[in-house]
Amino acid sequence: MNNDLYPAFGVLLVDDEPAWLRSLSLALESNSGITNVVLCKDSREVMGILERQNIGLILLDLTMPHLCGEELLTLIGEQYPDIATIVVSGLNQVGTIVTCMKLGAYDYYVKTDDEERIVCGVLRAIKLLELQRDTKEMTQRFVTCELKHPEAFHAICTVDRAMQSIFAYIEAVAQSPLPLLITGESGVGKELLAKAAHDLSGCKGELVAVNVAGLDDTVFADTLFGHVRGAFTGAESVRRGMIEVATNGTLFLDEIGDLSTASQVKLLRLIQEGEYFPLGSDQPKRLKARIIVATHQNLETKEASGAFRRDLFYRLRTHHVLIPPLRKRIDDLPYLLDLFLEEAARTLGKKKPTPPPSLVPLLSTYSFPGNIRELKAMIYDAVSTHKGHMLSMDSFLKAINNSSEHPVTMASVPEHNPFACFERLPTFANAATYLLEEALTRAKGNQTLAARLLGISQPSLWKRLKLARR
Ligand SMILES: Nc1ncnc2c1ncn2[C@@H]1O[C@H](COP(=O)(O)OP(=O)(O)OP(=O)(O)O)[C@@H](O)[C@H]1O
Repeated sequence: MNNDLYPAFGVLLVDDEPAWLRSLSLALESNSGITNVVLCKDSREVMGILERQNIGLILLDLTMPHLCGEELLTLIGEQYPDIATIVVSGLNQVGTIVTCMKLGAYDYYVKTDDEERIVCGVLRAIKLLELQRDTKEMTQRFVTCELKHPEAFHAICTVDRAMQSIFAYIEAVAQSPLPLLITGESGVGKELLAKAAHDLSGCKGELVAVNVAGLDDTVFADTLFGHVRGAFTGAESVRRGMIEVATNGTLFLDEIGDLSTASQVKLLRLIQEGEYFPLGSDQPKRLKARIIVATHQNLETKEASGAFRRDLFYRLRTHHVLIPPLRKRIDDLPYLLDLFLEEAARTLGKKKPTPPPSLVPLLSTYSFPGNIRELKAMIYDAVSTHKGHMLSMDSFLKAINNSSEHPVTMASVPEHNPFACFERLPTFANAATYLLEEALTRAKGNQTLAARLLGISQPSLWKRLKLARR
């Protein structure tokens, strides 16, 4: 996002009357903050401008010397089909309007129309073009899954394919002015991803993070909007709100699922109108920061139960990524284990220990409710108490056993009865044998782990194995 100019592409105004060009560009800027405007009073220069500059939208007069508007419409339609053209003409004849629409005009306004109507039409076209550009870019990235700036994601270590597609998506939407919603369980890396999106946005300002969980509505408003002196008892000096601190940068609102209903209304108004009032002030200020929000909660469920406003939910999820939990990123577990062992050893000034072969199978039986944060903490704990060459399993076993979570394999657990599709069901004995074999394969022959996977004790597993082998 180019923060000095809006929108990211140029809006070209073509008219042979300089006074009209000036007044329209002023109206666009003062009423809607449209500042990326290029003026052209000689229609012969239009095609050259389109070749040299990144123009997305044209406001075109029809009656001009040299090349008339209709001739230009034809040329633009042939050579720049992605550029939208709105005709703004003094002519108000149905025949002319129909011809222009047939030539590919996106919209038509008469110069005597209310200025605000024209500005609103321009703003609508800009929003549509922004969405089209986002979608086009996203599709292209998804097809190739290639990253232009892999360095932006250096802090997020992963070899998982789903994570690579998320990176491609973030690259595609990083410069969009619309909000970005990041969801996923605790510790999956939502804040890291928000940082990457900010780095990629090209915003010169700061990334300002605010955890909104537990903020009552007044504190929320004061934190975000700031206040003027004397706004309330104790407000002895001016306080800059976080929105202002984040000017030309990114405002990252974490734990958005915990936002009170009253604060949801305030956030919606801020996003919709792009304006806010510091407490105690009647002078509006403009929002000049990109908004990224994150939550570990399921906003869809909260919206369905009425705990989260539907209108705000739809606004926030214009761009949305769901980061998968560690247990669903099968290949990331051994990869992150190795990385964190190295990092922990370096930080603690020790030699990198060798993990026992059964460590990955053991960790794969665990659901990691705290995700990567939890894995990292486990590894640091194990390395800090480690002596000798081979890493001990003890601290891992203790952490897993102390957790109230049930063992879950890294492979996803089916949501429906896996036998439902069987025409003929296996006998109990056969099903038990298959289950034992599968558990032993997944546990790489380790019976303690296989018993854990099946939720039975080791002696019980041993008894069943004997029975099955008879
Ligand atoms: N892929 C990863 N590679 C390296 N470190 C990671 C990765 N994902 C998360 N981490 C680390 O895990 C910890 C948690 O990350 P982060 O704060 O971004 O998660 P979160 O999803 O925002 O968590 P919460 O919902 O609890 O706020 C941090 O220490 C972060 O550095």
